[in-house]
Amino acid sequence: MTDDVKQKLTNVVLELHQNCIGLKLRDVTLKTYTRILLRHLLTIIKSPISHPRHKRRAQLILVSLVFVSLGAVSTVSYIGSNVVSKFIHFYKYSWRDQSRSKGLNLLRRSRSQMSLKTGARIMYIKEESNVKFRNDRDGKLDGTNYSHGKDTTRQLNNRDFSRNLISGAKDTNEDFTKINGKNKKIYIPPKNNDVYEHDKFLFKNVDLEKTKTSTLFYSKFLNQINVLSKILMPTIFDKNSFLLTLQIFFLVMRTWLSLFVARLDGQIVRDIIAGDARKFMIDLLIWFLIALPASYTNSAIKFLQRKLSLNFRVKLTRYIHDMYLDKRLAFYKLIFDNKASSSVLKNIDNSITNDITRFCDATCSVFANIAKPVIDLIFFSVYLRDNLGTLGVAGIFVNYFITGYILRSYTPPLGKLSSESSAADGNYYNYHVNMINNNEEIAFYQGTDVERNKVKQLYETLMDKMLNVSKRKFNYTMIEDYILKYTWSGLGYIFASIPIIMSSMKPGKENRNEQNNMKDFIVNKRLMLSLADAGSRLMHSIKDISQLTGYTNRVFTLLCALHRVHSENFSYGATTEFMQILGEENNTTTSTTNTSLIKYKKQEKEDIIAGTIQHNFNGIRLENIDIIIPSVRGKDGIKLIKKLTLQIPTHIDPISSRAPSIQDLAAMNDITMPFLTGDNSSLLILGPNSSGKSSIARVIAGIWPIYNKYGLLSRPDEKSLLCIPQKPYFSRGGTLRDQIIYPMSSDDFFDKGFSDKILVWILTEVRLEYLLKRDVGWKYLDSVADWKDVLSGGEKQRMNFARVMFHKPKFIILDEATNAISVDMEDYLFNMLKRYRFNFISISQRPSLIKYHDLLLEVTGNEGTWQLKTLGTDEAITSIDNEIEGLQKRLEKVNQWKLERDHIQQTLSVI
Ligand SMILES: Nc1ncnc2c1ncn2[C@@H]1O[C@H](COP(=O)(O)OP(=O)(O)OP(=O)(O)O)[C@@H](O)[C@H]1O
Repeated sequence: MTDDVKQKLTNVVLELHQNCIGLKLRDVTLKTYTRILLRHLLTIIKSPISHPRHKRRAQLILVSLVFVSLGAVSTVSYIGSNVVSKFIHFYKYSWRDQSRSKGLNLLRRSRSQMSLKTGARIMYIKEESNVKFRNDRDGKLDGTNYSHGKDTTRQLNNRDFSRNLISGAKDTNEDFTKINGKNKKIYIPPKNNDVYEHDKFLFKNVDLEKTKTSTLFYSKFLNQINVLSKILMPTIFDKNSFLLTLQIFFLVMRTWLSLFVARLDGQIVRDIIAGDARKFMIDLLIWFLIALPASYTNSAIKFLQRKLSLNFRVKLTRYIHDMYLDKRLAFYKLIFDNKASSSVLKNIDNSITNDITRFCDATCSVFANIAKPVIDLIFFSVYLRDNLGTLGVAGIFVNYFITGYILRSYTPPLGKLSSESSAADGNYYNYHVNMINNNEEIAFYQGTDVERNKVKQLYETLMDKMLNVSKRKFNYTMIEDYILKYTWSGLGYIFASIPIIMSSMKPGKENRNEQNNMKDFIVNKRLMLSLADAGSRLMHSIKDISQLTGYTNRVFTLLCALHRVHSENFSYGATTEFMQILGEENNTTTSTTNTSLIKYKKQEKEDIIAGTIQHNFNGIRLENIDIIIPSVRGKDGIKLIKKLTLQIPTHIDPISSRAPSIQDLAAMNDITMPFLTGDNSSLLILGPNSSGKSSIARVIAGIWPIYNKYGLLSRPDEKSLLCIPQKPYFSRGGTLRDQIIYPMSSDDFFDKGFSDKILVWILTEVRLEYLLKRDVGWKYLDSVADWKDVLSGGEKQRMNFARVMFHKPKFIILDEATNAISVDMEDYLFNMLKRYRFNFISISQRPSLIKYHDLLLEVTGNEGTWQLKTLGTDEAITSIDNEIEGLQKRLEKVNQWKLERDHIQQTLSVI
């Protein structure tokens, strides 16, 4: 570069500084340049006597410098941290690759989650689910995504690693290679029960306030949002509060930058018209500089909106999960809630997934859509007031209010419509899920036509609801477009020209500079259009708010129901309110009403659920318990069994009735010894269909309430009681191991030091060992399948016995647990239970099971009566003898019936 060019460039830079911000750089060195520049900029901004143009430019340059340096620092730190972590990773894990190449077995168990002592959980989620799986046996290289696949033969998951480590098996046939298989660590804070108890009051209070019915800005909506905001942002120091503040900061920043751009735009037009090349170049340079923070701000606003929406979703979902899935069994009890028939609860899966997402997205977008124009309106109107005068700005706002009023009166009830559409969506989706779950049954029944009609009907309803939303929006969008796009722009031109017309009318100002007029017009027009845009966005958000009310209401209904059901005093749907209504209805229709009203009012004062439960009892004891179907009628509901009293074992040491802790888990690997010591006892519950046999199990398990005041249930601690339901349950997407050890997780299984050896032994005991022959070694334990469909009816029931053998509870309740099993296998399984000294209650309709039990409870199904007999006593033997006698009498009649049949057939052939 020649000296001449160098000199010219230096001059340009010096002139730029001099003209732009009045900074003389003659004697400044490169070292001191930044310090001097910053000091100069600050001096100009602070000084009241500095030139306004210089002041503006200084502000702009300073903001740009801050943004550029922030961007540079964050980029450098991001790159730096990445490089450092790569180095650490390289040094820390490179030995793995080396050892793998030497053929060492380094497969390690990696857990999917971990519980900390504080109650918090740490979960590991695979960031990249593409896993390469090489099977040397057939020499294939298969890049399959195993994360969600329903692979019945093999799935690469944590269990593969664990099995190899624990059993010590050296698997030389297989080699697993993770491609970018990073695990992301997620920290889930412990559940704070106090928060839920506190929130129950908040939800109850708002739920009871059913006063106003307007759709926009009515107190119910604001109250709901207010309560929900306490979940989304519990404190002002919360991460979400910080994100929200940051978003507001960027919104203000954006408006400020827009103002700057508007003025710059006017200046550039003026420079062009005036033919001032130097000023034009300077303004253009500023234009490009301002573009940097402006684009950064815009994308930051969008990013923050998305991030906030996701954070809200995480908070709400975790809040719901903690209530929905805990020991109080809200997921089961929800069916008894008095609002169980509402679409929100009927399709609770849809509510927890879709409604929460929609609500979070809508909240964040409504906030951005309102905050943006409001900030714009404040800033622009302050600026425009200088240009247009108070009257002009007042005119604009009058215009806004009129428009708002017109649009408001044409707004369709979008909240209600979108809520209906969401419900229809849930119904359609759920029906499909139900069909997939019961595909075999439907196929057997040849029920395709019925199912297709139902699916069609649900789909048409969904389409109708969606179309209805669009139809209702049509007129509104037309009016909205006409007013906001065209009328407002027209008015914008009028308002923008006001100052020019006014100044031209003033005497002595005729020769006002044309360029300045042009500049003012451009600035005013731009601001007016921005103002119109801000106003129209505000008007558009009327529609969004209306939609948000719908989502808020659905989410709020869901949370209210969850709080009701999760409450310790959940009344299983029996509300005092309903009872009152019931009482009043009776009052008008029948003459015996006053008594019922008094009865209900009395019940209102008493606890609806008045029974007592004693925990940690060394047995199962029911005393005077009425088995009542939970319903809105509470204790006046259908009584299946009256004043049931029984106990197993029959003799319990009264001094130490508290149960000892469950057997030492470490001893469980000692598989040659019987598990339990002491007496075993057994009770058989016999009775006709629907007589309430399973309901007894429900009460013992604590999932149905004891309504009557004098009812007392004494039950063992949770771990000592295992209830086997009538319908076998198999967890979805689990391995065979997961099914045997259910309800224990496989992480716990390995943590507690169990090995597959015990499972193999258990499968042999329940005669299911042949399943393991379906794969080499014990690999079948790792296979993932839809076990509900894979296992036969008898296999499923034997799997229940495998669960019993694994958990070794002291007490078992078996509800029709052997009705799909052959007689010889049934005999074997009951003898097995006796051999291992379990205490069990079996529910059945088959008297043939009597021989395996010590006690018999016969439920008659007749007015709730029952009989308890000790088997082996004279009374029981007489009862069995009576039954045998009855059967023999019926058998004697067989020949007579045959003769009658032959006679009828003969008569028919003659006809
Ligand atoms: N969640 C419920 N809501 C309403 N009614 C119920 C509910 N669960 C059970 N019932 C009713 O309670 C009655 C007794 O049911 P339960 O399951 O105890 O009968 P069961 O004696 O075990 O009959 P089965 O031998 O047919 O299994 C039935 O009439 C049933 O319809």
